[in-house]
Amino acid sequence: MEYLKINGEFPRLAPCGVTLGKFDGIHRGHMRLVEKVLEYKNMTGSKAVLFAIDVNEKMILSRKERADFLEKAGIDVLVECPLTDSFKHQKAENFIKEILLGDLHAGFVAVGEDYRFGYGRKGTPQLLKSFGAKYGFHAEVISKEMDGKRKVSSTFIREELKKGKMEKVEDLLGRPYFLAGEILHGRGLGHRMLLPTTNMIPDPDKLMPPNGVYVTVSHFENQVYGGITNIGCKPTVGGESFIGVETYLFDCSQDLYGKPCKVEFLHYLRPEHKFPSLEALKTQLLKDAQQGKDFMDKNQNIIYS
Ligand SMILES: Cc1cc2nc3c(=O)[nH]c(=O)nc-3n(C[C@H](O)[C@H](O)[C@H](O)COP(=O)(O)O)c2cc1C
Ligand SMILES: Nc1ncnc2c1ncn2[C@@H]1O[C@H](COP(=O)(O)OP(=O)(O)OP(=O)(O)O)[C@@H](O)[C@H]1O
Repeated sequence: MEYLKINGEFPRLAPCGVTLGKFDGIHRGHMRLVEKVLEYKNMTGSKAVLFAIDVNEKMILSRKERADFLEKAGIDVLVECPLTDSFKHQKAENFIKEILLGDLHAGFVAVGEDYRFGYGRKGTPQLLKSFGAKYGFHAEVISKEMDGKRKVSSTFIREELKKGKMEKVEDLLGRPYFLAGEILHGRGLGHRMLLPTTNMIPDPDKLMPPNGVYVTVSHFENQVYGGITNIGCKPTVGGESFIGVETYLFDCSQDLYGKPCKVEFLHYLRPEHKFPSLEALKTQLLKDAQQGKDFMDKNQNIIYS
């Protein structure tokens, strides 16, 4: 996949299918659009392009996670466009003529039915359709993926993520919320005094659920382990200056340092506490582990899919 971060100039692409929006998290609704550009790619052989306008805040999938995810989904070109003043002030008509047609050479454009773009949010799916009829591209307008009466949206997912409602987040995303990265060295205290754990540090642009303990599934290249994960700064042992992600993997005795890992967060168990002693923390960790295993036993069908 080509990963293009816009810095003034837009790329000159060969004729392609494009979908437009902020695409924070790539949720169930976004996937409808991704599927449309992939269908167009299969029909015509032209590239599938996702044009993502920056959200300027932490994201449900970090930029790196999103790029990896879209590459696996079959997207050929990811364009990341910063929300600069000149971009914000560009008229919708000019965006279509100069960028969509002039630079990207779009033969197909997919957007949601209430999508708005350009200065004053004057650009509508209808405007895309009328320009399409005039300039010879097809505008596909997708009805909104709903959750009951509410539209699935990144805003909705952020609200639920903030509350630690991981089952709801999973339902809206269409897959569990996850964190991807590499296993790093911790201070080694867990291994010696508590339980052996794997440590990760979230990308700086990653939006995290509340600090606390979660039931998780960790995916490595060839193995999958259930476990419990703490998000936080370890206040019982003096605290860290950063938020870390630390997992006790059930039934694992392997050395995993340096390995790429994806941790899926399935269920929130409790907040992170400052315990009076390491023994008190260990007693709690053993309880958490039992709760985690009970959760896995009850939900076997969803765990390793
Ligand atoms: C499932 C789990 C829950 C944890 N809960 C807490 C907690 O509530 N409070 C806390 O201070 N540390 C908590 N920790 C972090 C421990 O303090 C940490 O494992 C220990 O300090 C070892 O860290 P190290 O690997 O960096 O040496 C938790 C760790 C895990 C794996
Ligand atoms: N529920 C949905 N069903 C179908 N298409 C959607 C849905 N939500 C967003 N889209 C479309 O996906 C593209 C990207 O959406 P975008 O990320 O800009 O909005 P959003 O998901 O509603 O996020 P936010 O809540 O931050 O506005 C747009 O074309 C948008 O219309």
